Amino acid sequence: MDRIRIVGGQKLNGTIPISGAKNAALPLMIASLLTNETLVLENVPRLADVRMLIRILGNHGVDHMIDGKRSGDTTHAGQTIRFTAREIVDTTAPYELVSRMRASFWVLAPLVARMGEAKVSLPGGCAIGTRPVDFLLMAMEKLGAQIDIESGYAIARAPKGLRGAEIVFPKVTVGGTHTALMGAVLAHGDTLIKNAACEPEVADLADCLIKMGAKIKGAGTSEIEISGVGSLQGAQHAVLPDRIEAGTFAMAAAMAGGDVFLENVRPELLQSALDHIVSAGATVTSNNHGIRIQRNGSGLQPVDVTTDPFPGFPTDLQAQFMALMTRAKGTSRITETIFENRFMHVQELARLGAKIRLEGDTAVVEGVPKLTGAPVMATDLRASVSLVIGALVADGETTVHRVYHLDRGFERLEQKLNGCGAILERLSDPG
Ligand SMILES: CC(=O)N[C@H]1[C@@H](OP(=O)(O)OP(=O)(O)OC[C@H]2O[C@@H](n3ccc(=O)[nH]c3=O)[C@H](O)[C@@H]2O)O[C@H](CO)[C@@H](O)[C@@H]1O
Ligand SMILES: C=C(OP(=O)(O)O)C(=O)O
Repeated sequence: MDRIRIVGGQKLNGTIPISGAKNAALPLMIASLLTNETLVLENVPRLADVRMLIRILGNHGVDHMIDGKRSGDTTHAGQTIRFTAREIVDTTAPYELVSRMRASFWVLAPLVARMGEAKVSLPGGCAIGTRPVDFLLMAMEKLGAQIDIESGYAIARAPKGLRGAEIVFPKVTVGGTHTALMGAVLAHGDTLIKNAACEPEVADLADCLIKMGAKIKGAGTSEIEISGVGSLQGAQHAVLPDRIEAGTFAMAAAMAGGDVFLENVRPELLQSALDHIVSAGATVTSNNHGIRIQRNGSGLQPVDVTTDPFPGFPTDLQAQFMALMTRAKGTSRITETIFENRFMHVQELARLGAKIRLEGDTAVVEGVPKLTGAPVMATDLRASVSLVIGALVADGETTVHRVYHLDRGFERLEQKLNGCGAILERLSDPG
């Protein structure tokens, strides 16, 4: 198992290219199940989750071809991958594959929409709460599927096809909205999704589905209208830039100090996070190519934050912002409203000397004048990178263990930070 050794104390100066978004690439790849023609996706990030989903889709019969890939390929640009689901050979998504990744459960909707049946293991993913799938199953039931849960699998059947319906989500759910969209595009008749997730990754999926021939209005708002069509065709689509990766590096730059340009970022996709970074004392400017984060000399100010669905402050940046606040000159309150157990990083940040106490869904962070390097454990994807942010300013050396969590969602993290003057080194544990 790999670990990362980080020597703290270096400022960050340079340019970091932002990759395609994991959370957009995954549903887009799954959308390839909806057509027997080829879906070409550009700017796909090189991540463990992408490789795992390629295996899951392969099991259903989706062929893939990575453009221009040769042995010894060193290009770091996003990959172009062609997915072709000419024939679905298996409608079961087994436990061994699905249990490792949350998004893999979303194959349920396109499989039922196209094949009239699916059997999908209940999902895994980051351990940040109970993460039920009741809203996703409710959406499929509204679209006319019969759902049974047997031996850890959700079994959905709609032998005569799905039919349009009104789906009202009791709580904003990204995965529920992806599921409803992918079911409704091939359903008979019209669907209205109310209280839909407005996340940019939902709008990106809808944009791609529209290129494939789907009829969708309102994606990116809380009401989405879909008119089902008989079939979808192939299309070409570029995955949108990763706003969470961008926000993470922006917080790393604000923490370490220096001057970093984040290339290929759409600032409007992370405005709330950028506003909080500015309140904390960094300067943020943007142009057509990306955003620049600068902090020189001045200390960090404490800033309260509450996570919310888009356009609010994303839960996927909560841990990173907490790391930043550990060095603020004062006390900040960080409230998590999306997941009930997304504070696993608190005890690990404490190993670096952070002072944080939990009061229900709020972490009270008392800024300290210095952090000190220590061995720490990565517990989930974003928690892991919050430890890296802490380590960037900690005195001495920090070793982050279990970095496979990081590899699920951050492409070339060490290289990108080292390119700006940080000192990170990946080490392989023996055995
Ligand atoms: C691969 C991917 O894109 N993952 C993202 C997605 O996760 P994911 O799609 O799993 O998150 P949801 O938006 O569905 O979850 C939001 C909340 O709704 C609850 N819920 C959800 C579904 C359900 O059937 N029942 C239920 O109670 C969840 O437990 C959570 O409390 O959106 C989250 C919220 O922005 C992000 O943190 C994840 O990074
Ligand atoms: C929680 C996340 O991923 P997943 O939903 O795949 O567990 C994340 O991307 O931060």
